[in-house]
Amino acid sequence: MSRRDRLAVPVGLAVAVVAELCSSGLIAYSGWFITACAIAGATTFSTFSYVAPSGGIRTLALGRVAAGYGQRLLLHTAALRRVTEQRLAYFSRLGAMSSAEADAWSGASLDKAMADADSAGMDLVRGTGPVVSGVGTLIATGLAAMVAGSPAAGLILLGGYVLTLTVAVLVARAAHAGDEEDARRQVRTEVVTIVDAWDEMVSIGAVEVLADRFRARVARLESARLRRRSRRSSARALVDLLVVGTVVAVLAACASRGMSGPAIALVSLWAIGTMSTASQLQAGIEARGDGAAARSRLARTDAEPSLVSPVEVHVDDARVAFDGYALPTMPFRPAREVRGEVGRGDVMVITGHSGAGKSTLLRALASRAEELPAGRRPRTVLVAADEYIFSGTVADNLRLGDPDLTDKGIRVYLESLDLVRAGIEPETTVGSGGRELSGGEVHRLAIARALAVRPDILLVDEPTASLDEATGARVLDLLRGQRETFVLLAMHSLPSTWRSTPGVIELRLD
Ligand SMILES: Nc1ncnc2c1ncn2[C@@H]1O[C@H](COP(=O)(O)OP(=O)(O)OP(=O)(O)O)[C@@H](O)[C@H]1O
Repeated sequence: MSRRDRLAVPVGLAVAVVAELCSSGLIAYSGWFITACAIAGATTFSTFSYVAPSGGIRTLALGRVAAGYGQRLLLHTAALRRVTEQRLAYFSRLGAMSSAEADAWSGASLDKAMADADSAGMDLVRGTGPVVSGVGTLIATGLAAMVAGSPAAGLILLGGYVLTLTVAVLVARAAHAGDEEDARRQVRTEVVTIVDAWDEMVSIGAVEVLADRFRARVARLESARLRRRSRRSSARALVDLLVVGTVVAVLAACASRGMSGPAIALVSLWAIGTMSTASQLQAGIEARGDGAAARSRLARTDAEPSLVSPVEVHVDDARVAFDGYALPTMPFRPAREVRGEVGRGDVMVITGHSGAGKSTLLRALASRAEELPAGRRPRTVLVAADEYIFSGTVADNLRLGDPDLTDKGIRVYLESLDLVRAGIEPETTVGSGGRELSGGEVHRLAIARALAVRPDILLVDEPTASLDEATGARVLDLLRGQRETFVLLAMHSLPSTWRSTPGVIELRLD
């Protein structure tokens, strides 16, 4: 908790209690005033003075507005600060993760983490605020009723409140939205997947099957929603019944003590005002539970255990060596361990069948190299086969690699990868995710972006994928010419032009 919050939060909570007391006090005092006025009006020689009560009512009304505004200002500001702190803490933890754990960077995981940061921060407003003001009001009202002349009324109010609250919390737990959230998540995922794969699904004629599946998911969501709504309304009816029962019992206790009409109006209306905070308090308790669960999810740092074996990587000025990497048994090969070594300016080509484990080895090497101690950590860049290009221009994408690149410098990269000939210039827009470019162009742009980083270790998956032979050869020449870099490529086979070429090492995974 920041220093500012240490003061703002308790003051905000105290002001919230004052706002709630003013609110129920206003209802009660108004009821007393109206009843007293009616009695005074019906009495011929009444000495009833309207001045003090009307002043009191105005004071309570002003107090309610001012305290309501003050508590919102203090608690909302502190809650927003907490949301920001939670988000920053999450991003700094993410920044420290290796790329093997980078699932946490996926859109769905980020969405979930941001929603958790909101619940964790805002539970001050949605949970702690209502809980503290509800309990504070209850205690103050119960004590006031006891002091005002009816200890029985005070005790009935406290007992009725606790009973109502317990029932409300138990019923809310039973009506928990687990099913509905699960069904909603499935519908959301389905929509995203359908939109993404729409063209492909149309072309294979799977639209009807998808539509049926989608309808079934929506129906499941609808029935979960209806179930929850009906549980909720029965819960509400039960809570209302308990509220009415408690107020009637309070009234009876007051009447049996022979209290005056205005005093009965005061106590019973105050009791109604206090009892009405029970459902608010129940929502507050739930919000606090959600906030605590969200905080513990955010604090969890353990990544899914990887099925892939670790690899030992050693890097010095002259070479990158790795050892002890276990390849699993495949129909085309027994299980075995691989090791390799590549010198600066040399190229290692990892070859093998589809599914031999080439891409996985590249990813394992990239993540291990990132974990080396800071002083020895080489600049490592992995270009995956399905690399992401950000919307904007070609220059925007290359400047992610080197923010200081000039248009002239960018053009050099584009020319060396044969992209200028395809009409691609620094200012060319690429569309969302690079959709306005061909597959081969996206891949070459990703290679250009990686080269712009001037990496010590460059790992490229399928450098010639989606390229014709001549363009593929040009890209390979460019990679081969990186004299200051350890280059590792994953390809199905060694390019024929590289057979027995000095400085080219083949590592076969078959
Ligand atoms: N060392 C390993 N230990 C356990 N599983 C592995 C290992 N290497 C690869 N796999 C598994 O084998 C499958 C294929 O791996 P990978 O994608 O790396 O193969 P690939 O050779 O790059 O295939 P492709 O040429 O089709 O892209 C994946 O499911 C991967 O999780």
